Amino acid sequence: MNDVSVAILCGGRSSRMQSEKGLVLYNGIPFIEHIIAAAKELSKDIILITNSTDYDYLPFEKRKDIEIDKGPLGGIYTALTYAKHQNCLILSCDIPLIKGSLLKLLFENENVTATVFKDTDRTHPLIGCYSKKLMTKLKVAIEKHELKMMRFLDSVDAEFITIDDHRSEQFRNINTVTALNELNNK
Ligand SMILES: Nc1nc2c(ncn2[C@@H]2O[C@H](COP(=O)(O)OP(=O)(O)OP(=O)(O)O)[C@@H](O)[C@H]2O)c(=O)[nH]1
Ligand SMILES: [Mg+2]
Repeated sequence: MNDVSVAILCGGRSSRMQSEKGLVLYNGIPFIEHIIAAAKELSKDIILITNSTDYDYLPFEKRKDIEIDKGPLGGIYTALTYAKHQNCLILSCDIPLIKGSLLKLLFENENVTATVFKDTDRTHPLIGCYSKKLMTKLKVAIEKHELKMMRFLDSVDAEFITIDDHRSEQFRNINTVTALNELNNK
């Protein structure tokens, strides 16, 4: 596996959670720290894409969105701009169950421009490896305000890796207080 960067997207509005999503607790530890633990298994180049000072306590590089209010697609553009390596693993900040061992599967085929996970229900564009080769297309999408990730992936030569139901529990995406309570009380 070649060296990769990892960027964790910590922007957006957290309107459904109503508090900074990356900092809510799972097992008493902020989501972001669970995700960093998984990221550390893959890379030393870890960047948080955030417009907030709430993550300042963490000893990792932080970058603000270059194009503001452009959603995750805009966050990926910023991530690829600052990533030290050609390929960058993009992770959302609301997937506290994710593990490094599963993420390594995204890097088995090194020459693709985008590789993202799927499970039997849906695709997970924010758990994927993206190449700097996509920067021009991302910039064009931002300029046209075409911000839907699925549409973007359809327009590039993306590869999809399907994960079985047992392991896809790691993709569990926590957007609301109800989902957070279910996660912590199980
Ligand atoms: N850097 C960056 N990340 C973003 C942006 N919008 C969303 N994200 C991240 O993308 C991931 C998925 O975000 P969503 O759950 O779809 O949206 P959200 O805006 O955080 O939350 P809602 O307001 O509840 O939809 C999370 O990791 C967010 O932090 C953005 O404009 N910039
Ligand atoms: Mg979400």
